Amino acid sequence: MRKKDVKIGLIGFGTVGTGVVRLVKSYQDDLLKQTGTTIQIERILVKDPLKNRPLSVEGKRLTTDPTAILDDPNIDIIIEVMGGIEPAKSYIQRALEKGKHVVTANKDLMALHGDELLHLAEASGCDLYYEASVAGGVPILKTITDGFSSDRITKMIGIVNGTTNYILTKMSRENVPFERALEEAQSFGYAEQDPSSDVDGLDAARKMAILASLGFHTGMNVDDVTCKGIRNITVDDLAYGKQLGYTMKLVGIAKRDERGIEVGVEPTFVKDTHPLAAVNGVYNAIYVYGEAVGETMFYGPGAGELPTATAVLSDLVTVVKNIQLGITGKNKSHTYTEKILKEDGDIYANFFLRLIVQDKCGVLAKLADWMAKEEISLEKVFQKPYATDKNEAELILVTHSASKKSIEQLLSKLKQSDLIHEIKSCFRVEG
Ligand SMILES: NC(=O)C1=CN([C@@H]2O[C@H](COP(=O)(O)OP(=O)(O)OC[C@H]3O[C@@H](n4cnc5c(N)ncnc54)[C@H](OP(=O)(O)O)[C@@H]3O)[C@@H](O)[C@H]2O)C=CC1
Ligand SMILES: N[C@@H](CC=O)C(=O)O
Repeated sequence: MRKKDVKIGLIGFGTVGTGVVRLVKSYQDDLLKQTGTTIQIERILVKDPLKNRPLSVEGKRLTTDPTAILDDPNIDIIIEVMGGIEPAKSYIQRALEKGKHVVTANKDLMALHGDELLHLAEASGCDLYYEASVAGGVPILKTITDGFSSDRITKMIGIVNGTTNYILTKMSRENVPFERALEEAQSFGYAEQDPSSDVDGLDAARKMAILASLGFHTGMNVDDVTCKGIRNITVDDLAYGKQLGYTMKLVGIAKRDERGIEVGVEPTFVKDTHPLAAVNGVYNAIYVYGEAVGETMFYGPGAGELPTATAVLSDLVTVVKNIQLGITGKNKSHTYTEKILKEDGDIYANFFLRLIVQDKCGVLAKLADWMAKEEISLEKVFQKPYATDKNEAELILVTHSASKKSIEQLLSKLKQSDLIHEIKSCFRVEG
């Protein structure tokens, strides 16, 4: 039977929760026309009911008691925008067990326990949607599950963390120091409660695990994703990149071929001609390569109140439509690809190396010899004087495609040599 009024329990009233309340209020008419029901936010769970909030709601709607939402039989759908693993996981489990549908923006939880929760949702005949968990306002999950259902995705390269993209853009365009750029990202509500998960790449790794699971139809865990953050990037690295026609991005790369699957997040030099190089500030983009369609790219704000709330609301509309049609509990993804993770010897890329070396005859020849032994060939090299009093030079090298394993073996040889005084940086180059 079609419902005339759908009641929501909102868990969390911070950046995203505030956006959800604003949009439900201002789009009530559109929501009614699309779904045939009014949508009411019945109760809102918060930690501190006395906190000053940018948006006021009637006092009685706020609660600190989760059972006031989870055990209320009038509430049809839970929107979880609180974040973290616990108690969010227990709340979602309880909601599903009670027959409530769930929409969440929680990538930490979905990357770690998504499979278990999706099974529970299916068993309970409930919907569980999580579009906002990847790339904020970019509707990428629906795109890869529905839009690409007739194709075979072999590669996804994503700028999926707004905070780090904001920081890198500020550092490279305006020379703003790292710490100040991070503070700005926090003030806009882009960063996680603990921003080290943004800066150290974990947030992007969680999103890439979700994307790879859906895009490759396999069960990827966050532990399957290699992960490096942007903490050690210097303004000098960015400047050398610029000189070579590269832009630094924190990029998630998911690829599959006949040897298996690789998924990793790391600071990467993207060639300026690649469409991802033009994605700046809090914007995210996911480049998706489908065997049949070829290259595609999806772009938009990756964080922030209203962009993220649009993704939550679009899931909400889907759930309400499913309720009206009596087809809830059927959105579990299909996993039929065997998860074979590639070894480092099977992962190929071009690499950028910045070395401080002894400035004397034969160093370059020795380096070329070590590289040849690892089957690494050079695409570009240039040298600059470094500390002339110590007779040092700075060498910038870009390799042709080489395996990650051979680069790691080369780096360990360089570390042992007296000719190489310091390995300043080593980045993947994409594009
Ligand atoms: N911010 C963004 O741009 C994006 C965020 N997300 C995800 O959305 C979720 C929410 O993020 P965001 O809105 O930024 O987070 P905030 O920190 O701004 O808000 C969290 C909200 O949850 C409430 N809360 C936290 N812990 C508890 C608890 N134990 N019991 C009851 N209430 C609690 C807080 O209450 P109180 O207000 O009283 O402190 C607050 O209202 C996270 O999973 C995040 O990763 C996804 C995409 C983008
Ligand atoms: N902290 C995240 C928020 C959205 O997922 C980001 O910066 O992208």
